Amino acid sequence: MSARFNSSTSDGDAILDVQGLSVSFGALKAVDQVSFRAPRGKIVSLIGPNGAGKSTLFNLVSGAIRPTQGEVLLNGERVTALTPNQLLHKGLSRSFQITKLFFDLSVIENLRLAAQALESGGRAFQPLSRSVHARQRVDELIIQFGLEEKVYELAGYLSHGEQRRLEIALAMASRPKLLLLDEPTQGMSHADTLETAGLIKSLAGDVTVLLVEHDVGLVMTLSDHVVVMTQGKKLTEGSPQDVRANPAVQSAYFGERQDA
Ligand SMILES: Nc1ncnc2c1ncn2[C@@H]1O[C@H](COP(=O)(O)OP(=O)(O)OP(=O)(O)O)[C@@H](O)[C@H]1O
Repeated sequence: MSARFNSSTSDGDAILDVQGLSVSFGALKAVDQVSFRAPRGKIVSLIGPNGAGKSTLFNLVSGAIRPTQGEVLLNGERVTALTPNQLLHKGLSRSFQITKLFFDLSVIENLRLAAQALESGGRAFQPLSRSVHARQRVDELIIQFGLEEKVYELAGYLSHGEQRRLEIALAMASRPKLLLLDEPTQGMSHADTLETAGLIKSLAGDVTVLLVEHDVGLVMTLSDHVVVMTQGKKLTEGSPQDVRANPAVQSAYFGERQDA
């Protein structure tokens, strides 16, 4: 595991700087004055009980919804009002809790569309053979994500674990600097979860990963830094060890004291 850091003081190399984000749905403060930073190349996880506001915070960071208060800085640049597509061009990409694959297209066609999404105008829809950069990227992703045997298979026929991994590959197609993963191992077998965890670990370094994940064991193994939310607010943040040992986290998140 990489060196510890204190996100409240290490402002030197934070790729993502979330400052006092808030949003309400009617009377409900779904996200309430939440601040944290994600240092470059690290894996940062958001955890918290159901309804804590993790997905809403994700939606705020990724531009899917607008905050009523607060700012999001990406590489030091204010990006709070940008759309997901504008953020993609600035290096922020996300995968979704609910799959966004084209089930009737093959693996390579799904990858091609993702790799060409950043290309301007009609070029996004031209044959892959005419787009050298996209073709190279698709070839890289097939190898990196171990999809060599599945290239021409329809995405709808892949196993659940393979579909979830393909989703991460699609999110990586644009060579993002910040990758948001929303429950990437949801519904996976234990073996698929371990494989996906290894994959996520291997991505970090080149890319910073912000993860929402319910599997606390996985979070503690994978993360460099953990942000704990409850009832829309940040309860605490720190290294996995510090968070696990925090009595407030144990009672709010785990429900009862656990032996670390
Ligand atoms: N579009 C919406 N309209 C109204 N209320 C919403 C909306 N989205 C989320 N909420 C509410 O905001 C609160 C936070 O929801 P959110 O989905 O962000 O929590 P979460 O921590 O991701 O939960 P889970 O772990 O169950 O996915 C919940 O009370 C939820 O019901």
